[in-house]
This record gives sequence, C-alpha cells and structure tokens, in this order.
Amino acid sequence: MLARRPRPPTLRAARAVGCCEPGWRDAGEARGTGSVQSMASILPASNRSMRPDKNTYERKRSVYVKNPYLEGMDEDILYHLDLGTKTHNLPAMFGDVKFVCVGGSPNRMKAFAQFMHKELRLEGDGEDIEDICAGTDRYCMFKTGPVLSVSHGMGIPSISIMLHELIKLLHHAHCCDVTIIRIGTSGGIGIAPGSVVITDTAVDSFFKPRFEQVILDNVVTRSTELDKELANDLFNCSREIPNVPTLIGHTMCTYDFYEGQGRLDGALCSFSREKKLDYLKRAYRAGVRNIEMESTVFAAMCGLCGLRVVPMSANSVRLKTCKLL
Ligand SMILES: O=P(O)(O)O[C@H]1O[C@H](CO)[C@@H](O)[C@H]1O
Ligand SMILES: O=c1cc[nH]c(=O)[nH]1
Repeated sequence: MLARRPRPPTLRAARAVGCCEPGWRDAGEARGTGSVQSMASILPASNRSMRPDKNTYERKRSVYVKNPYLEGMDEDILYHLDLGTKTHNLPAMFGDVKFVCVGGSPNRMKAFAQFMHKELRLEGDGEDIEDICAGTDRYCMFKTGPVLSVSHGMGIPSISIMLHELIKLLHHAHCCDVTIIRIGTSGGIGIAPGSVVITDTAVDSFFKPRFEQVILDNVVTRSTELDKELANDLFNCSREIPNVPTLIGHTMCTYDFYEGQGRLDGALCSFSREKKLDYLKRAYRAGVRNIEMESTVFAAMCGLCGLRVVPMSANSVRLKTCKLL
C-alpha cells in the first residue's frame, strides 16, 4: 500500500457506506445485514496509474468523457437528471464531489445520504435533504458534503443511462479524484446470508470479465477491470466492523433477475432444478460469489471515464454452501 496523503478536514470524520441503514431493504427482497465501511479510510490514497490515461493523484485524475461531439455542443441537457449546463451552475453545485455512491432504490439512496450527513457531522440533522433530480421521477440524487448518492433503478439499461449523465455531470463540474461505489443487493453463492461482497472482478453470465455493448449494429466488448486497491481498502475497512462478514470475490452481472439468475419462480422457466444447480456450482467454481444486475456496465463505463470504481453488495442467498458439497 502506498503512503496516504493527508485527508481534507471535512472528510476526516467520514464514516460511510451504511448498507444496513433504514431504507436499505427493498420490499420483497429478503436480505441480511449490510455493512458500514469507513470512507475516511478510502480517501484518495494512491499514486498508482489507472485507465484510461495513466494520470496520477499528484496530477489529479479528472473525470473524462470520450465523445468528440460534446465539446462542440452549445448546451448539454442531462435529461433524466433534470439538469443541464445552461440551466444549472454544475461546477458550483457539484465541483467538490469526491465520492459517488449508487444503488437501485431511491429510498435507500436517500437514507444513505442522511446517514452520511450525520457521519460527516454536517450542519443540521440532514432529514430535510432534497432530491436534486426532483423534476424527474427517473432517478433520485442527494448531495451531502463531498458525497453524492444516486439511485439507478434496476438492470444494465437503467444504470447505463444514469451513468452517461452522471459522468457528464462530473465532467462538466470539473470534478477530479472521484471514487464511485455501487452499494447494492445481490444473491450470494456459497457464502453466509447477509455478508457483503466487495467485487474484485465483474463477470458476465458466461463468467467472463467483459461487458458487451451493442453500438449501432456492432457488439463492442469492454473491459470490466476494477480498482483492486479500492477493493482492498474497503475490505480493510470492513475489518473494523464487527458482525458483518465481508469478502472479496467475483460478481456475476445478469440481464435478468429470473431466468438469467436460474430462478425457478419466474413467469417463464425452461430449465430443471438440476440445471440451475449445475450452473450456480459452475459459477462458484469460476470464483463468482454473488449475482446482481449492474456491475459489468458500471465497471466498464466508470473505468473508461477515469473514476475509481468498485461494486459492493450485501446478499441474500441463492446457493447455500451445503449445496456445493
Ligand atoms: O439492490 P439493487 O441496487 O437494486 O440491485 C439489485 O437488486 C435488483 C434486483 O432486485 C437489481 O438491480 C440488482 O442488481
Ligand atoms: O440481482 C439480484 C439482486 C438481489 N438478489 C438476487 O438474488 N439477485
């Protein structure tokens, strides 16, 4: 581990990522305990290079967009966030953002922002924190100090629309050295219910570390490389938290909650219980410890645009350890 730089005073007290705070659970999903991670301990710590252009902390790592058309545009409207470059002063509103935490549900992300507000000991109780995207009901966004908490809905298409606009927002706001963490739920494979999986590799349904984006009528394969040092930092933080089993493992990202994850209780099911078990066991042998629905595109897009990125999910159990024997 490389030597840490001194932390900004506003963040010294940051204790973060409260997955077990009120609002963490969605109706209908049985989930166990979440985790509380120390965000203070994962402040920009390294001078190691990272995609896409080997920038270092000493030189500040900007949030990139990779779209030659954007620069020539008179105005950029972030439709689904209800924000824009002409209607809002994005640098003033968001220029100090250092951490972005995303998750599927609006209530969870609001509860998380309120939790962070208290952890950072900011003025007031944070209960009246406002949804910055209230003008649209697509996504919710809350800001407390340097932490942005954003909902992304379910699945790759939903999170990818949000990420396009979020990344442009961070770029327009001139943010640098931004860490992004998905604090989600997942189905665990061969691990204790309620444990938290910090993803080291996001894989697709074929257990491959890739994200296939259809662009026009081409399939473009993108890397799902994650920030291993951030994953290790988060894991080290988890050691400070009793009673929340935490591990680092591969996360499988599927396009569907039911058939895609081997569920027998969807409206459609064309495979046997044995086939399901065989698939989940093969996933386990490939290093997969949990399943969710966003990690590959999250890794691919954020990695390409210069953010430190890691998905992290608390899990209910899809395949019990005893079934692996
Ligand atoms: O808990 P969130 O963040 O919504 O994520 C998980 O839960 C949803 C399915 O219930 C999928 O989006 C999956 O990735
Ligand atoms: O995608 C998901 C999310 C939560 N739990 C699951 O089993 N799968």
